[in-house]
Amino acid sequence: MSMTNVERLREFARPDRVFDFMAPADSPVDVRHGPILYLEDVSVSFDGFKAIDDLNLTIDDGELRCIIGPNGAGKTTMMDIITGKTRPDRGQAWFGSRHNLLQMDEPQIANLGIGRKFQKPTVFEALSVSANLELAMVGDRRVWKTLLARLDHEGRERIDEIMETIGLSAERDRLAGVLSHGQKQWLEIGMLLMQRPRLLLVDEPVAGMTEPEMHRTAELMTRLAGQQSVVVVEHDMGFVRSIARTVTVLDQGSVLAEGSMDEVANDPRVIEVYLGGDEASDVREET
Ligand SMILES: Nc1ncnc2c1ncn2[C@@H]1O[C@H](COP(=O)(O)OP(=O)(O)OP(=O)(O)O)[C@@H](O)[C@H]1O
Repeated sequence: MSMTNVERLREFARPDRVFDFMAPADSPVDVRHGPILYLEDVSVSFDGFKAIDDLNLTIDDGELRCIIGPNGAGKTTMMDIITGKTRPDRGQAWFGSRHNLLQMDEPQIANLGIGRKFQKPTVFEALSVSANLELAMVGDRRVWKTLLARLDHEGRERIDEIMETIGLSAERDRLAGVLSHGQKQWLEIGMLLMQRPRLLLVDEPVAGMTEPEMHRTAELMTRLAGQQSVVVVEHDMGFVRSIARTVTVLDQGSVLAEGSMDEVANDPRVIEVYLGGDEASDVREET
């Protein structure tokens, strides 16, 4: 006999399997006097090679920021530092004014409200869309106790709300494994949203998507900003143009340029290191 979703949750949530990352965060993120993310003079070397070199970056609460830059510019390494996967050799990294990210480990940072979406979708293929979202909610400490007993009204409402946001309401009972690539990406974003992140880091969300999926992803990213801060790393310039307010260009581990899409696309230094190709000239012509 197959397990119901609630039984699956109970199994996942056995008291002898309580993980560290489910421990309550010590205090809320304080953005009253400043940005939600603050990186100052951050550097990290791998075998003598400076992957991140005196990087300074500030993200405001509710902002949607796009990060672009050539291969090897340090975009992934920067996200690794923010999420605690990589420790910088020096510099500062703060989440709000209260939380020093360099004194926290990966689970603590995730629990604090920094969600990361990797390029490839990782959903539970054998579970339905709604069951995937239910499981993701287990990470939310506020509903943790309730879920041990049953999924309460508030939890169901949250799942409905997220399904609406990611455009998968009509797919709620379908197995995640049969969704299109784009739908799987949206589902995984929904799973992150279930944990009520304050900052979402999204790595190349539209890679492999069809044109209509790309448009819907642009709408989704735009809608998410404001509710939470969103940092998108993406190579597709058409997509970046469609969502960007502020674009940060990374090169050789530090910020080469920052500004509106038009400003960075017409910056000679950016054109030289990044926008030299044919795709880039298309972007410039549009400006
Ligand atoms: N763990 C590591 N050990 C050694 N070198 C590394 C490590 N991680 C990253 N690097 C190097 O640091 C540089 C920055 O890499 P990173 O992956 O951050 O760039 P990126 O901007 O994300 O590139 P892409 O657009 O190709 O994903 C690269 O030269 C990479 O080879």
